[in-house]
Amino acid sequence: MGKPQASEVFSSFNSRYYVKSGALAALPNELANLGLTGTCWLISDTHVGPLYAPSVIQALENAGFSCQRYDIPAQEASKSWQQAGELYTWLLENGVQRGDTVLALGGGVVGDLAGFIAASILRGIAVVQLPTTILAMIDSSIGGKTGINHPRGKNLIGAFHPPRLVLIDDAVLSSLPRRERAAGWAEAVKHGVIADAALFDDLERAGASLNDVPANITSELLVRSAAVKIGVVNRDERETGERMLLNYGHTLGQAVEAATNYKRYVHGEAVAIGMTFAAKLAVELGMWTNAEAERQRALLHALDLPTALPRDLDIEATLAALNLDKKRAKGSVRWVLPTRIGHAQVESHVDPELVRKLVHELVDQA
Ligand SMILES: NC(=O)c1ccc[n+]([C@@H]2O[C@H](COP(=O)([O-])OP(=O)(O)OC[C@H]3O[C@@H](n4cnc5c(N)ncnc54)[C@H](O)[C@@H]3O)[C@@H](O)[C@H]2O)c1
Ligand SMILES: O=C(O)C(=O)C[C@@H](O)[C@H](O)[C@H](O)COP(=O)(O)O
Ligand SMILES: [Zn+2]
Repeated sequence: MGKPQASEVFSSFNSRYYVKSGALAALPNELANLGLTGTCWLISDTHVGPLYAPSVIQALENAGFSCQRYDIPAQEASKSWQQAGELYTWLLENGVQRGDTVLALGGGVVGDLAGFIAASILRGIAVVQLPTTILAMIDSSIGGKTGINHPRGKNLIGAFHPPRLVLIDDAVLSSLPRRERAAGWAEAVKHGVIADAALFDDLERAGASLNDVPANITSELLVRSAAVKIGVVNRDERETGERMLLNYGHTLGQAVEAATNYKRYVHGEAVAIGMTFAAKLAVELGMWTNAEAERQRALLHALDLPTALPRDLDIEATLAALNLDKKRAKGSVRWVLPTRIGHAQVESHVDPELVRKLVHELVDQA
């Protein structure tokens, strides 16, 4: 396959992935083509809903669709049982039926929660992902992982529920805050490190300019990054092997998110810290060169992403959260570790005392 173009359409299982500036206007046609003609239940958040839901709903209604809308609070804390319960009640009180469709218009928080609602209401109805962050466009809208957090840890309750369609209108990125742009690129760096050295090189070349709005090269790099994820989930939908690589940086990253109550870092920032840690671990174990690990750190730094742990972090709570990682097997944490830029592997036998020592060393000394 050559370099994917910005408007290329990919297939992932039963999902179509479609990216084009202005693509949201094509939603009614795309739904009709898929036979999704029931009521559209549009779930968005309090930032994105007011900006983009009215025009999406207008276009759907003009095409004869019936549409209802619910905006959840724009925060990671919305991935909760309580918020899920409110959405179930809204859907049931308003007469949701099996032939209906949930439209997830927003970032990964909306996508994960709305996807989980669609996976479980009436034992499952269709979901269409309309991602509005870089992170959601290249990562969370693809591959069907949906879910909510539990007080004990991140994404611990969920289901695989692939979207019927992922429709990406990169024009919406003009309103995305800079911090969220950087956080999204963290997952693209992940894709480069684990599977695509040329993507990593091009991200490195673009550097800090990726955070500018809008960047010319954004669409191409978005599509190339999404292509990495689509390839992996097409080969291993249920995470029995290769898909675990997509968790690079998440073992410590998600533990940091949980230990800081999901308030201090946005997901991509926590992943940046987690990748820096995994790199340090890989170097310490002699699996990766210090020079390549430093290239990764420099790229994350150029993107204004954190690469150290905060001094006031509760390290014991963070280490305890590691023990709920979903990749654990036979009682041990499995780490995704790079061996060269473009390649990583899962490592099961890492000494927890080494992890503890390196976690302490990653604490910000400044
Ligand atoms: N399912 C998966 O495979 C997967 C993959 C990666 C991450 N995730 C999950 O995704 C979540 C993070 O997603 P995220 O980074 O998109 O964060 P997010 O959904 O919290 O969105 C970030 C912020 O940007 C705002 N926003 C979104 N789009 C906007 C736009 N176009 N203009 C203006 N504001 C906009 C949102 O309201 C929010 O305040 C985490 O919960 C993470 O666990 C899931
Ligand atoms: O799709 C995957 O697989 C990933 O691991 C992508 C990650 O970026 C994402 O954060 C995912 O939600 C993590 O999954 P989890 O199973 O570790 O909760
Ligand atoms: Zn992630």
